Amino acid sequence: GKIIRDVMSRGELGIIEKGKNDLQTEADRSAQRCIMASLLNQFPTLNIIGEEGPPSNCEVPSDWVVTDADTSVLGMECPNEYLQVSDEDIVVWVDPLDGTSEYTQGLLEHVTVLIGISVKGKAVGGIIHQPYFNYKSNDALPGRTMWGLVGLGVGGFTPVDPPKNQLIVTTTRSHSDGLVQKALDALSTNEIIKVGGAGYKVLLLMEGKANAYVFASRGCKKWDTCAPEAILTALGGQLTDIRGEKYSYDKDVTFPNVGGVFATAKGEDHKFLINKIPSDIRDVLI
Ligand SMILES: Nc1ncnc2c1ncn2[C@@H]1O[C@H](COP(=O)(O)O)[C@@H](O)[C@H]1OP(=O)(O)O
Ligand SMILES: [Mg+2]
Ligand SMILES: [Mg+2]
Ligand SMILES: [Mg+2]
Repeated sequence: GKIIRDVMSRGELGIIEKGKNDLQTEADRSAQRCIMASLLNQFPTLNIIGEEGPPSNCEVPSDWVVTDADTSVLGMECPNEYLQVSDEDIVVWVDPLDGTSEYTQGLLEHVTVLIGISVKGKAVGGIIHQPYFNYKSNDALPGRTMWGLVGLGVGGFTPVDPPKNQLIVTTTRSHSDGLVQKALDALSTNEIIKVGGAGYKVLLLMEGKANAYVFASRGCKKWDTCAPEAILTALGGQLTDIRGEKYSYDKDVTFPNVGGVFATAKGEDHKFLINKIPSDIRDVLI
């Protein structure tokens, strides 16, 4: 988070266009190197897949290598289902900066860092760091880190139930198209909140701001959804494609989430909401 804030305050973003409507900045590159180097330093054989490519250059300044740990989390009891997990079963999905488009436009609250952990293809552990949380207030340090482990729970924030008796949907603000809009129209929403980043939208679901996150597009990749899915699931919500099928996060999957994203907050009827999307929309995203 500090690396991301430092790149922004130096003002030289070093923007590279990876593809259509798809940017990478020095903050994306540096944050990924920091995370990769720190994880590989402690777990040299770990399977890690990062948005900005394989860990070819892990030469980083020594103060970038994180070696400390959150002792309050480590002090918790590991759920039984993870006691026998072997290294080969684990894949870590890293999105060093989610919401790059918003970062370059100064919508800094939308930016998150996502580290997702899958075990045997299932998204079970997730960390969402929000580097600019509270950055406008003078009396607090900016940034917060939230985590979730399916079977254990969540931490780093106070969950709030979603709004009752209305349908507030959050969706993309920078990657919309006709199909994305058609899916939203089919839901007859009370309100649509357009914000950047998969991480930030799932935070809206967990902090009581929205009931569902709907994105009928192929644009999100496994590193966008692994960490958010895990935290949301640990809290009792769900994240699937727009047909309700779960994604696999094992190391051989293809990166794009070709079936779109459909996530619902705790207590929502996921299947009921998905069934409102007409089959001609669902059939495009296969
Ligand atoms: N068409 C796309 N091309 C590249 N990345 C995309 C695309 N659509 C979505 N994403 C990724 O998914 C995130 C959530 O999408 P959106 O903000 O549009 O709702 C984006 O911040 C971006 O992640 P990233 O910023 O890490 O590249
Ligand atoms: Mg990107
Ligand atoms: Mg992303
Ligand atoms: Mg990213």
